[in-house]
Amino acid sequence: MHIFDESLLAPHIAPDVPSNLKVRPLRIDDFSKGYLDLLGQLTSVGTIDQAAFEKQFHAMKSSVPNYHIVVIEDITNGKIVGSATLVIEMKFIHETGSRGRVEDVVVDREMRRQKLGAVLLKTLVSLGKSLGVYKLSLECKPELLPFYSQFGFENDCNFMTQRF
Ligand SMILES: CC(=O)SCCNC(=O)CCNC(=O)[C@H](O)C(C)(C)COP(=O)(O)OP(=O)(O)OC[C@H]1O[C@@H](n2cnc3c(N)ncnc32)[C@H](O)[C@@H]1OP(=O)(O)O
Repeated sequence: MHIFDESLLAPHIAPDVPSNLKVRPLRIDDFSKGYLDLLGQLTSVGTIDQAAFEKQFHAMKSSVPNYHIVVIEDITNGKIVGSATLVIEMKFIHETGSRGRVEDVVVDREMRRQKLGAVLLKTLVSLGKSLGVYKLSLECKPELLPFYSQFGFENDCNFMTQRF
């Protein structure tokens, strides 16, 4: 079971993917393929058992806005080695438009600098455009501005947070 329709993603997958890798939506069995370990390379994940993962998966799958979680699986060992999420946020502004937010971009540290991050970003930007968002945005550390600027993002506003 995929978190969103695989056929929606297919036309947007960047063409330069090595043959040992598969780009696809997150699947419910990715719990056992190291998906949470990969997210742990991005930030704190905490302790999530399979039941909690599956409950959240179903909630995200059935919710609007939609969670377009795209992963890269290394099919030689069944490990998830990359992931990025496009969240679609519905608005009244911009004539009931939708805004896309790119979240949780991470590539396994053993696989970095092999253009997998680029595959994820190109794929999400193309998918976002096709879904008709009026804007795509993301939040990142200053050192990643050069990375994201390659895919059309510009540094155009301040970012404020409040943590709990
Ligand atoms: C919105 C968010 O989620 S922000 C959080 C971003 N994620 C993280 O910080 C988690 C830890 N980091 C990572 O997972 C990875 O380093 C990523 C996702 C940032 C980049 O993934 P990679 O697969 O290594 O990037 P990729 O190989 O596609 O890089 C393409 C080009 O981007 C640039 N680039 C990649 N990483 C960086 C970086 N850390 N700083 C500056 N430029 C970079 C380089 O020009 C690179 O080409 P080169 O290797 O030929 O010089």
